Amino acid sequence: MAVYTEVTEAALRGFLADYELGELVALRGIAEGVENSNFALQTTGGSYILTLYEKRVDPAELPWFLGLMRHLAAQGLSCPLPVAGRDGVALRQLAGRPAAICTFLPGNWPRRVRPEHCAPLGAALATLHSAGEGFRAERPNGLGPRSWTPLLERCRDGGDAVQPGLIAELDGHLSGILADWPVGLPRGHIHADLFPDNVFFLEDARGSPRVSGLIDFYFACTDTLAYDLAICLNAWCFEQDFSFNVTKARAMIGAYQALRPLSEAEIEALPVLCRGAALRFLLTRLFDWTNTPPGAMVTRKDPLEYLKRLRFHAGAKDASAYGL
Ligand SMILES: Nc1ncnc2c1ncn2[C@@H]1O[C@H](COP(=O)(O)OP(=O)(O)OP(=O)(O)O)[C@@H](O)[C@H]1O
Ligand SMILES: N[C@@H](CCO)C(=O)O
Repeated sequence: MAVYTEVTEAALRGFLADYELGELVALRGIAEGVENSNFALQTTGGSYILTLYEKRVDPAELPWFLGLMRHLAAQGLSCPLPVAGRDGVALRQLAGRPAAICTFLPGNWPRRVRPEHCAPLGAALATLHSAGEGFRAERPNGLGPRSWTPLLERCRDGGDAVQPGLIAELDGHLSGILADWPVGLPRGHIHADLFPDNVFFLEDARGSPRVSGLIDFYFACTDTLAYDLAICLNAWCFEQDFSFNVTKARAMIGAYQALRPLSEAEIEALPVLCRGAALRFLLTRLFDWTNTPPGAMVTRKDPLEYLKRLRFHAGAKDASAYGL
């Protein structure tokens, strides 16, 4: 569940008085999502998403996230556009939390990824990467390679209870990944969490899915562009039995490359970028798994799903494993 903070009707009406959005019609808590409290907000002016930022987001970083979303939307990317109050300010306070209203995006995220989703996703990722150009401020990736050693340390005590031998195996993967990690690849603003639940689709007249919007930019940062593709290969191209679907990968990478061709160095680095991406999600999930007190309102996700992915990538000799 992801409504951590309740909002009273009186507080909401007072909050909305600072906007030009008309009168409150309805507010509904959204159960999906892990990080923040999200509400579907309806006013006489239209439909919006109200987000209250919870403790896992650093309030000092919110202006960067909202600024990036504003920039991307201005470049024509379909992503939530922060709505400013009458005073021109989008980041405000509600129920003791930083809060913002964003535009509502139509569409649904795919509960079951089909190969037909992967080309539009690859194109949307390349579009996002080029739309980010020109947004000057940078945000370092707090969950990049430098964070993985301390994160693994914090999982050391509880990790083997999740699976015997897990920590020793991760020690081995981590040192190999850090030794092979590429430097000097093209950089830019990346989404860094573009999982299926952050991508909305609508079907066109022929029943083919097309991307209608990208959401949840709260892990976005400035990092290696091809690392974002590696995250998507992890999140979109494995089947439920954790076999890798090279047809999905080919469709995704092909559509990405049609808009932003990868360099030789990026292609060569793809296996280690995929290993790093799998390790990043494994570690944050393992941290949540081993450090979440019972009853805490954090939806834990299975870290071992990412161990299976990591093992696949560790066995990839080169980018041909991804259909290149
Ligand atoms: N702009 C939007 N338009 C339509 N629906 C949205 C929008 N933003 C969020 N939602 C809805 O809210 C849900 C949760 O949003 P989101 O993924 O941003 O939550 P979160 O808790 O911040 O992130 P996380 O996925 O990291 O847990 C989405 O699945 C979607 O249903
Ligand atoms: N996409 C992340 C959750 C944070 O958004 C995961 O699946 O571990």
